[in-house]
Amino acid sequence: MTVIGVVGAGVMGVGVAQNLAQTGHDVVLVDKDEEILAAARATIWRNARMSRLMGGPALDPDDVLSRITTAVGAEAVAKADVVIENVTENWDVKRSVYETMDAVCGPDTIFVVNTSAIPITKVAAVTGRPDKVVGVHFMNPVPAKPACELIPGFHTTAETVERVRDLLSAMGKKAIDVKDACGFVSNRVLMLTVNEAAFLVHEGVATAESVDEVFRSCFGHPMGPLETADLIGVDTILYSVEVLYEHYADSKYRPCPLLKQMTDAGLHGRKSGRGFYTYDAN
Ligand SMILES: NC(=O)c1ccc[n+]([C@@H]2O[C@H](COP(=O)([O-])OP(=O)(O)OC[C@H]3O[C@@H](n4cnc5c(N)ncnc54)[C@H](O)[C@@H]3O)[C@@H](O)[C@H]2O)c1
Repeated sequence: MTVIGVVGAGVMGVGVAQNLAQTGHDVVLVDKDEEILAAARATIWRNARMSRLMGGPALDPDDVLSRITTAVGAEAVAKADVVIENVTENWDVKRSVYETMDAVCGPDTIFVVNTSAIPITKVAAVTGRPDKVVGVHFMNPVPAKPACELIPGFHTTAETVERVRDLLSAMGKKAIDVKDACGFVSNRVLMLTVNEAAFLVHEGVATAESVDEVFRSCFGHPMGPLETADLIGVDTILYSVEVLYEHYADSKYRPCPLLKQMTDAGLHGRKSGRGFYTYDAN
């Protein structure tokens, strides 16, 4: 039986773990402390219970949770065959997690990097197994999204790519092949849009509601860029724009000061209850 490690139990880790469990995989879900893991279990149970209402399959939440073991610290994925990493979009945090995983996991364990923008080759270089490191940019909410970007690093072998493509297929995901460039396809475009939308609010050109309404009512988008920012996490948007800015050294990625202020103030979007909009605790 294949065991999948999922490191990071935030917005993405919770979705990845649920998606794996509901498609019959055994999961070890890891984060920094027990409080975060307790919240993650509660979120997975609630989301599984609501699955049918949200357009997904009917799920037994207890059955989904029974396939997920939780543990503190990245060392807990030592026995996993594949690890999907979803920790904070911050280079120092990611690097230290990969150093730990590389030391404790067997030499055949595949590392899947879930990142908004960080190049896969850069992550792979921290490990002694760059041939077994591959990027998957999952979309949020993970169980509801039918596709993701699949990104080999410079040294990733075709065998690694195909094993992960098979795993994604078993999770119900179509993999779209993309080359390893900071931000890949999706976030080279999306992060610029969200950042510029934040500038419009920052400069007083329009309210968040008006910005989003232009995208919904005029362009027919299901969500505006600032609703999307709240769904992704305002902090994660800021970190991703910072990664793009540093990598390309191009001023078009300069982060909007409003994103910095909101991140400092704890206005992280849906996950904190307040971002560009305010949300009920659920
Ligand atoms: N939010 C999105 O819509 C989205 C979409 C695609 C990809 N991503 C990427 O996925 C990754 C995770 O994003 P997220 O939105 O889930 O972030 P998040 O802030 O919601 O969660 C990150 C989690 O990582 C945990 N963490 C930090 N250091 C850790 C460590 N040393 N060991 C174990 N856990 C640790 C944190 O406690 C937190 O629970 C990021 O790289 C992000 O860019 C996010």
